[in-house]
Amino acid sequence: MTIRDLSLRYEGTDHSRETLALSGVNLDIMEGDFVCVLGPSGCGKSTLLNIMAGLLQATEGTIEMLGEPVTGVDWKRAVVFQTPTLYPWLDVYKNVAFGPDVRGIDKKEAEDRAKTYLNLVGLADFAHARPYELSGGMRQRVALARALVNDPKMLLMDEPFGALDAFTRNTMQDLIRKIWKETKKTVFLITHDVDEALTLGTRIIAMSPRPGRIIKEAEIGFTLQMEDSQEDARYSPEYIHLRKEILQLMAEGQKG
Ligand SMILES: Nc1ncnc2c1ncn2[C@@H]1O[C@H](COP(=O)(O)OP(=O)(O)OP(=O)(O)O)[C@@H](O)[C@H]1O
Repeated sequence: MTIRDLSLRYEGTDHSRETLALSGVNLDIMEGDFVCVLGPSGCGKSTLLNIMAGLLQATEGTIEMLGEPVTGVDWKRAVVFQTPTLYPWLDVYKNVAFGPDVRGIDKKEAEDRAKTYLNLVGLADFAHARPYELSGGMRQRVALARALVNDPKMLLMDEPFGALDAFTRNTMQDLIRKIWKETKKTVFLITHDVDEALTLGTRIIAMSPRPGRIIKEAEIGFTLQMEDSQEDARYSPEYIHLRKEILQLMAEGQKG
């Protein structure tokens, strides 16, 4: 994906002033990248993700994916939000199979795909449960399977683990790392947690306070080095140094 000179201005209404949410954003995302985005609250992270998803149109600038301009939503890009938006009247399996069904994909293939991804997220035994019977983490697993079942090129995730308790969050981080390694999807993930960004991404991006711009980009390899445990990477001097630098940038951003 290639993003050039992107700006977005929210028009004001009778009750609110217009807001310049993003200004002059440039970013190149390669296939297979795992980009983690950090930035102070209100700096435009979700706005950027929504433009990438095709849910919002930029005011200025261009955005292309695989050589084509992004003009609207597309199966090539799947979005996972902080709160999963599942269909409460459908069971887990039908929630996952919904996308391929709507797209008219052959019934057998749709079935196989739904089963594959339910397995991948560890929910094969819950195929016939309803969303209200699941924990928050399990619901987020369904949302992940539902995003992956359409075989998108890019997975856009807006604080996907933000609403989960620390233990579930760790399990979900392990899961997304495994999914990324197995499926080789491009991932763009927004988080407020520096350690989450450093232990998941291949690239970390920090944004300035509004209007959001990219003020720091770093290639990182911690996620590739670790197999089962995040602990070793966290003690490396490179990790400690980068963590400190990003936290300082964030603190300066919060002071405004
Ligand atoms: N629909 C909208 N209309 C007007 N202003 C908006 C709208 N959505 C967001 N904004 C404003 O644009 C700015 C960027 O918002 P955005 O949600 O993209 O930030 P964010 O970095 O994702 O924040 P957070 O980390 O708190 O989720 C904020 O000042 C916000 O108030």
